Amino acid sequence: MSVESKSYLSHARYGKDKVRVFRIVREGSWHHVVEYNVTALLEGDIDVSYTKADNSVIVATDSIKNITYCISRESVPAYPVSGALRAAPRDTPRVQIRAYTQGLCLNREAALAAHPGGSRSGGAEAASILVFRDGDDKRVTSVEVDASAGKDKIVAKVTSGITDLLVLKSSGSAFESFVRDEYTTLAEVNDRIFSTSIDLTYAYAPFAVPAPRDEKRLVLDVTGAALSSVGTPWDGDKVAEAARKITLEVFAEDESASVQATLYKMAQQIIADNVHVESVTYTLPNKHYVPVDMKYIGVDNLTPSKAEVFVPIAAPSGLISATITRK
Ligand SMILES: O=c1[nH]c(=O)c2[nH]c(=O)[nH]c2[nH]1
Repeated sequence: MSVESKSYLSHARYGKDKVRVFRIVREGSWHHVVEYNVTALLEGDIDVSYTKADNSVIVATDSIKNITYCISRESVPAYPVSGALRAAPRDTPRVQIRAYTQGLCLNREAALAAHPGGSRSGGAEAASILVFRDGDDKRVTSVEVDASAGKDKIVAKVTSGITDLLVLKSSGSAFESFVRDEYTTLAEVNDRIFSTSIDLTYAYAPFAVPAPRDEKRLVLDVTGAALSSVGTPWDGDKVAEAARKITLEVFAEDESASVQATLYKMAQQIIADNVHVESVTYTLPNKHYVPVDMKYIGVDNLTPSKAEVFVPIAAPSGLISATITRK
């Protein structure tokens, strides 16, 4: 018996996976944004591409990706399902699109409602539209206790901070006047998307820890709050709240000239407002969003004010870091 007679193609499906799309719809100063991660798979009369090496029935996965961008530009941003349904009647009988938002993208009103004490952008007409992903950021604290000089001279060094605070703003960010040489291909922009996953640490001035009553039980809880109860002059919870609030407010409100410049302003404010903080370190990946060239459907998506569909670039990303220390 021949090889062919022993088996048959019982099911086939192909397409593009992990098509990441960022979409923005501007209504004046109001920006609706959403980020999708799309799987777009086709089924239908495609058997011969497998069984007879006949490519005439194949819509290239590259084209499927381009169609996905088009659908995202046409559909209501908040409802990826409507995009999937719109795609269905295209050329192939069955299309499966799984789209989900990459994290929880909130518009500014929703963000403020969820975090009333969080960011404030100065009213409905403010230029900055801040989005942050709810609930993913974590507070971190590291404690170094040095008891080598004896139990009466115990010194603690405490560093606290925030990691994974994912933020994005869709206006109020430019990047211009940087070095141009033979290696420069990046265009200057006076309006861009600025997104980063904030990693912040701040160090307190070292302080003396009261000698423990029971020497075997010198336990410092790794939350800043508990530390304040072992005789420190500061309240770790209050500083943590202030640091987060300053970070979000400066990020939202700064007319950013660069990630570097915004970082510096955030750090300066934390030091100015928190007397026990000695130094502040931010590490900010610059998560790039590149406008899709949509000339293939006659749409100008490259002029900054008209760009609605962007590809979020996972890697490489910029990585901007600095420590700002009290004088
Ligand atoms: O804010 C920025 N800082 C940079 O150093 C940089 N480099 C780059 O390519 N884009 C940006 N953006």
